[in-house]
Amino acid sequence: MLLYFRTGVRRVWLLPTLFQAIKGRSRKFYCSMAEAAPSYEDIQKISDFLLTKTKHRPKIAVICGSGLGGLADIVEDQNAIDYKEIPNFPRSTVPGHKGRMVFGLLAGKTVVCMQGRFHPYEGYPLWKVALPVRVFKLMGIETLFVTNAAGALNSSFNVGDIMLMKDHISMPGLAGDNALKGHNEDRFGPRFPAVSDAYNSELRQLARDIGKELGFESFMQEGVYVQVGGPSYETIAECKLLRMLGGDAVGMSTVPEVIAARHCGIRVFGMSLVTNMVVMDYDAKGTVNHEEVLETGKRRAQDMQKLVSKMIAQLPGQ
Ligand SMILES: O=P(O)(O)O[C@H]1O[C@H](CO)[C@@H](O)[C@H]1O
Ligand code: HPA
Repeated sequence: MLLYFRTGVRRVWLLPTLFQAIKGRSRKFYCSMAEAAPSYEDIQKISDFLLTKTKHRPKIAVICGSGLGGLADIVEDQNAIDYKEIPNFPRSTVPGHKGRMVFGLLAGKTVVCMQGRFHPYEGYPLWKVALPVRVFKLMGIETLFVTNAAGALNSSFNVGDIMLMKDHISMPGLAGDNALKGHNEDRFGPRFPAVSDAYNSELRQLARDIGKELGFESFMQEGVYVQVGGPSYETIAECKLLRMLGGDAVGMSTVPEVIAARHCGIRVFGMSLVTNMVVMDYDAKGTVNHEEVLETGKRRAQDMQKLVSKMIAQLPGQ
């Protein structure tokens, strides 16, 4: 078998050379396959397309978390557009995320609801996970409600609690992945946006007041959401670490949307539904699963809908 060949006095080993050539080609192939983020004009086209499909002109958007899409079903006078009908838009692949954009009226205000969001673990880069928020911006959205299902890290929380998000810790962000990574489009916002005030304090106060009015105080919490990559749930050691870092609830979404929204000046209200307690104990019997997450979503759906509807009805400035 020929293991090498000669160029002048030099021996060139065949296998390593072949290996380097394949590696170089596959890198080139990968780079040409890596999809570029869409331009401002491309995003404008998606926004214009959606506005041709509805008479509604919302200033409020809602992103529904796992099992929380029921809110979109109570939107009145609705126009629903499947994600697969929207050119250059991602698809929902996760159970509990229908994959529709629903325009209409909620509590008398014009809204658009995403009945299904995108997650990094579905294989989407973070700019794509956050793309709908930029589409919203170009549609005229000023306020974004984000909801999610999350596991409680804080042992004083209970399954079924609603946690108002006051801050977040992004594990992908700390590791260098961020929805704003790459070329900065100045027409959306600055290269280095601040996110220390990401979760609007006025809206959180409104949620607390309405929660009180509705008699929700016993299951309303406030805390820090930790974003992890998923799709595997966390190990016991990871949960202990996230709790030590200051997290109250953990999930696999929301932060890219929030960062993109704050970058382009949309105010944000965030809310987690505690669908499970994370496993913190090596003697614990059960493990978490997505069916349990969806089931808890269903049980608390009506209360979440009441809270969001009342907030929208009383939204300052809209
Ligand atoms: O964050 P949402 O979309 O509510 O979904 C949560 O539920 C799924 C896990 O059960 C994960 O996708 C997690 O992020
Ligand atoms: N971990 C991560 N994401 C989740 C969880 C969890 O325990 N529950 C719902 N989404």
